[in-house]
Amino acid sequence: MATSFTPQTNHHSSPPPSLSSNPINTINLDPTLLREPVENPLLKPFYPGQPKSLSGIALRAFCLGITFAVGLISAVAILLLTDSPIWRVPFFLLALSLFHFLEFWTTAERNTAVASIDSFLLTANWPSYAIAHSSAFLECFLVSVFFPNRRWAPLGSGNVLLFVGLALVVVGQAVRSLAMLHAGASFNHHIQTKKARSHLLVTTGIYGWLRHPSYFGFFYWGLGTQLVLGNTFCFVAYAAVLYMFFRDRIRIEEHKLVEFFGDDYVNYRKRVGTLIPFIR
Ligand SMILES: C[S@@+](CC[C@H](N)C(=O)[O-])C[C@H]1O[C@@H](n2cnc3c(N)ncnc32)[C@H](O)[C@@H]1O
Repeated sequence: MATSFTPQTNHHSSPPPSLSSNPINTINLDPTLLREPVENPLLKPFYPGQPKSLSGIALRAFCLGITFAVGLISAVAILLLTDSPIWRVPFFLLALSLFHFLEFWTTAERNTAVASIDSFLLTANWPSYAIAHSSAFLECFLVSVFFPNRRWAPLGSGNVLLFVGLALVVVGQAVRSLAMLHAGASFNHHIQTKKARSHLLVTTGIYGWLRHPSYFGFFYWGLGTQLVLGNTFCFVAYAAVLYMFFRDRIRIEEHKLVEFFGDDYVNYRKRVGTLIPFIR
């Protein structure tokens, strides 16, 4: 519960009238914040160099914001001023920076206790994740520069594929972020092997439509980015790698969920599908 805190000096037991009479000097503070940092579970992790380092979090958010802006301005400028397909490269930059920012933001918003530098997911599955995205940038860049008119577009479907890709990126991102917001404290970037007291089975909202909405979102977001980039090789590689990754992860995750929630999860699994191909 918030309490009223008025600043005091060492020499006065009560603040000078000029200070206390000014409402600006009355700060609402949570009483737990007045305890010693070592005793305070909220403050304890916030030391420099720790995963919860606030400066580290601020720095990453700042860099992602700059990257997003550079991506957006460059993509729009190239689209307006040239007819080069290379606008797709900064588009990927903006989609990626938005994705990583939202990973942290949704965690901080609904699962604050576990929000840390790792919540940006910038170094998860290192180095395969970085290799996948670097390959996507490279394929798009090389094709745009050397074969600008040679994208794979069966039956002249180039623009259709582009718009399908854009729709997948938007829907995939929205479904993933909504899933994280809806699951709240039950959502964790790492598969939980022990059930926390705060871990409740979520079967409503977007979880009533999809059994693994955040995986559904990432799967289609990933494929969508490759359609927008016009990448043939990376589209196939992303589809194969993402499918195998989520198939294995879901198998392990559901084994644990059955252990945690028993028949409730078994019945939920029977009722709700994943809508990821070949994963029932
Ligand atoms: C990265 S989250 C992914 C959640 C879910 N698979 C999804 O795609 O939205 C992984 C954690 O979510 C938990 N989880 C998965 N499905 C859940 C559900 N329906 N209710 C509660 N927790 C769930 C798992 O125990 C795991 O620790």
